[in-house]
Amino acid sequence: MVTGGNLTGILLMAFGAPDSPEAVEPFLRKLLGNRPLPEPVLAKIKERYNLIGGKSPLLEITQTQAFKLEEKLKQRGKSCRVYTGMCYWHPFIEEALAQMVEDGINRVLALSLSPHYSRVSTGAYLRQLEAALDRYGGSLQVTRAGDWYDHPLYIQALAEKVGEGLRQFPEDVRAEVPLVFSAHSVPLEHIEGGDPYLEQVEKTASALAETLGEVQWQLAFQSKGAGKGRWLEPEVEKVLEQLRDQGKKNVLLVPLSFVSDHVETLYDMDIALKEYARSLGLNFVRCSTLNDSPAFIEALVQIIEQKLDQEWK
Ligand SMILES: CC1=C(CCC(=O)O)c2cc3nc(cc4[nH]c(cc5[nH]c(cc1n2)c(C)c5CCC(=O)O)c(CCC(=O)O)c4C)C(CCC(=O)O)=C3C
Ligand SMILES: [Fe+2]
Repeated sequence: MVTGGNLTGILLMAFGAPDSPEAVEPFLRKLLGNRPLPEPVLAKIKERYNLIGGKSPLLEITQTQAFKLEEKLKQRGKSCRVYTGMCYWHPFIEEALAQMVEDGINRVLALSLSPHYSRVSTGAYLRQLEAALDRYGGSLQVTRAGDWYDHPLYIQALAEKVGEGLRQFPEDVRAEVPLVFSAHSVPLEHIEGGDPYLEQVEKTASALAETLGEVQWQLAFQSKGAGKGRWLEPEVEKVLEQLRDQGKKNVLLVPLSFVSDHVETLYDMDIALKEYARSLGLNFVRCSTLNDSPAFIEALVQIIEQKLDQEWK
């Protein structure tokens, strides 16, 4: 957006993921920092990527979101370029920032695509952004878009996906299908250390339930890591067992904390959790992820417009 000689760029920040089989190991090393990566752990993770085609679709999906967002902003008279920067794999946030400087951008609105703040996601993205700004961001004016885990249009976009998911069940059982809202687990020590992650996930869950109206739902956590210590509970597997014990036949899994498909939806949910649910005799359906759903892109447009209007009138 050009106003008074200013050129504004939007920086979409995401987790990052391997975009080829060769990238799996360096991606994991970047994520783990100085901690060791035992060979069996590496082999297990490589196998998951093999099962979903050797790489993650995260970058492509994020770039499609960026493209559609840019188009929609342009239609609204806000012509700003939208850039994509990742935390743990290319294109890194610091690389995106360097590109923005090269393109003559002088005002940056940085938005995390992880809806719920944790030190492993948004916190780490912002740290990478700060470090890059210190190195070569001299003249850049940077604003954070802030949290949007309870934005009505994001909740609306999720509710649409739940509707689509429910329509995959026969009409006469839909009203009784239990919903399991699933968020990525994180170590409890992060929560105890002050991450608002759980609180924000709970707020998204209750806002979604309120929008949906009469539904049975509960919150659970998936994709617990290999590290030691306790992680958020209950795990999705435990909730599936409880549903089986209650005599339920169906379950709809709703990914709450991911806005794109990647290994944790395509493997952890669609392969591992689906197989587990079926072994319990449950009919398992997963809601699709938001990806480039028009309702989600519209949510991003509004979050950005509100911030632009507030900051840079
Ligand atoms: C909160 C959160 C999000 C949500 C962000 C959002 O809301 O968007 C997220 C997203 C993602 N996590 C991803 C991948 C991985 N995360 C791992 C490990 C971990 N994640 C954690 C947390 C999160 N992770 C944590 C606390 C660990 C342990 C780290 C440690 O020990 O310090 C590991 C290591 C193996 C393992 O531990 O399973 C992998 C391979 C991918 C890429 C998928 C792809 O490639 O398609 C994505 C988008
Ligand atoms: Fe993760």
